[in-house]
Parts: sequence; C-alpha cells; structure tokens
Amino acid sequence: MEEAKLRKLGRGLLKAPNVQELAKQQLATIPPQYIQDNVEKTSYSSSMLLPQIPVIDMEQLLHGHDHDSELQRLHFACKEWGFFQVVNHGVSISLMEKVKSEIQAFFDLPLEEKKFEQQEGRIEGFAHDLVFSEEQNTQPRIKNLAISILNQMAKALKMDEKEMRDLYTDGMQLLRMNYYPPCPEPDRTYGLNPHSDSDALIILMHLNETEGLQVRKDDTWVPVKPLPNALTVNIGDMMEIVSNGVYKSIVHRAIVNSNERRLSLATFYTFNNDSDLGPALSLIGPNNPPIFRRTNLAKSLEVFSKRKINGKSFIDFMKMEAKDDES
Ligand SMILES: O=C(O)CCC(=O)C(=O)O
Ligand SMILES: [Fe+2]
Repeated sequence: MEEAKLRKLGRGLLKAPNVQELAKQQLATIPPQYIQDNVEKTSYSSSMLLPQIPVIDMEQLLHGHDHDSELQRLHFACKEWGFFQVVNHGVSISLMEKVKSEIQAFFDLPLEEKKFEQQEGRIEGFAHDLVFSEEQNTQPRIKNLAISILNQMAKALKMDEKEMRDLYTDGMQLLRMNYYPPCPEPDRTYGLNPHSDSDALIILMHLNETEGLQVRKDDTWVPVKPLPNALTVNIGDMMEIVSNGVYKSIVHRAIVNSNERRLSLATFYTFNNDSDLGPALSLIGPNNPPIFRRTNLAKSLEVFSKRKINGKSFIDFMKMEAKDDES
C-alpha cells in the first residue's frame, strides 16, 4: 500500500527509541514518553472466575450438522462481544508454527541486521527483511478464513450475500506485527492504548504464550485467554457500520508485564476503497432506519483523518448526528 494510505491508517505516536533495545538496558523505570496518565487497572483478582470471549468452531459452522446453532452462536458473539476465538479454522497448524518461529527469530536478530525502522508519527516500523516464501505464508489461508467469516456474518444478519461480496472483493489486507517487551512498570503504560479498529474484520495470531489482550465488556476489561492453535477475530468499525450497529466494534487494549515479552500478528481486512460505506441496503427499511451515513469509503476515511479532533472515533464520525457539524 502506498505511504500516504498507510500514514492515514497509522495512529499518531511520537518517534520512540526501539523498544527491544530499551528492554535490553533493563531499566528500573520507563522513559517519560511512555508514561500514560490514567492507566486503568484491571479490577479483578486472579482467583475470580472471569467470563471469556466466545469460541466458534469453523468446521461446525461451515460443514457441521449443527450449522444453524453455530451460526446463532456467531451472531451472538458479534452482537454481544465483537470478539471471538475460532478453532478448526483451516489454517494449517504446522504453517502457523513456522510463521511463529520465523517472526520470533526475526525479532531476535540484532538491530543492525534487522533493517527495521520507525518513522515519525507512526506506530509501525518497517521490516524490510522479513519475507515469507509462498509455502510458508499463512496469509492466503487467513484471507480465506476472513472471507468465510464475512459470508457467515452476512447470512446471520440476513444481509444480501452479494452485497457483502462486493464490499470485501478488492478490499485491502494489512499486516502488523506487535512486539511488546517486558516492562519494569507495567501499571504506568500500555502495550497498545484502548482503541477500536477502523477496519472491517481483524484476525489475530498469538505468536507466543504470553497473554496481554483485553476486551472491554460491561465496564470491565476481560483478558483473552488464547486456546491452543486458535485465532482471535474481532469486528472493526466498518463492519459495525455495514451491520447498521447490530455488530459491535469493541474497544480493546494490550497490556504489558514485567517478566515476559509478548508477540502478536494482526491481519486487518478493509472493505473496498471504491465502495460506499454505510448500513447494508439489504438491512435497512422503514422499520429499520440507518443509524450511520453513507459515503464513499476512501473519502470518509480521508475526511475523518483530516478532522481527527477531540479523540472522536471513526464510528462516532459516521453516526447520523455527526452530519450537522460536517464542514
Ligand atoms: O496484540 C494484541 O493482542 C492486540 C493487537 C491490536 O489490537 C491491534 O494491532 O490493533
Ligand atoms: Fe486492535
């Protein structure tokens, strides 16, 4: 993707020293630019029995004799949680293992060899040297999985399947590797600040055993406990808009801990840049008025990024009431 588009999708952050190099210095406190005000602590003790994000069995959903009830479980997960884990997802486990070890090995390279740099105002660095061969690449499989999930969501929503297909065909697939080093003061910073993702659908691969992803649910932070070989899926703002608010793009964050590093690989799917982003036409009617406006997707992202003020999220920006202050 071109630089300009990437920049648009990036979140504003100050250029920071390479966090891996920082972690090697074994500092007792964190440098000031990482300190965040109001880091909200998790309000549970380790002995509490916590709810967990739902688990969806893709095999059951696509081919099982109990397809209908799995579809209802998917629908519930998307409405109530905006997050779920998928098992039996069809992405080869041995391939996933390969990708996990390749990425970990990449992060273990000395900085000079890594040709990895962060640019001003961007959260991401560029990994120039991390190239996966065709056989070692999980991305085509993950893309198939994303498409299957989107098709099943259309079915559960009773949305026209062609309307969904037209949205995701020619959409973009973006990858982000997240590296969270051990942190001497985990209560004073985040790995990733609370946010929702502006894309349509996100598939996350946990690259090591360390936990850290937390999902906002009923005013608490629910930690995600990854099942072995599962992938974590979440709804982004674009899908919330298309579903006319039925599915929820949920705020989530990544926390850090003092002992272990954590790695994850997020794949973001957007809808086609040329499409109109708004509630699916097959879902709205006299009894179901649209709660979001409809505009060309690329244009709405552009206008939003120019007017990114007051920490207003993309989803609020697209709400019907927001129309009045458009100028
Ligand atoms: O690393 C994680 O668990 C969360 C990643 C995430 O939310 C993101 O990359 O947008
Ligand atoms: Fe995210």
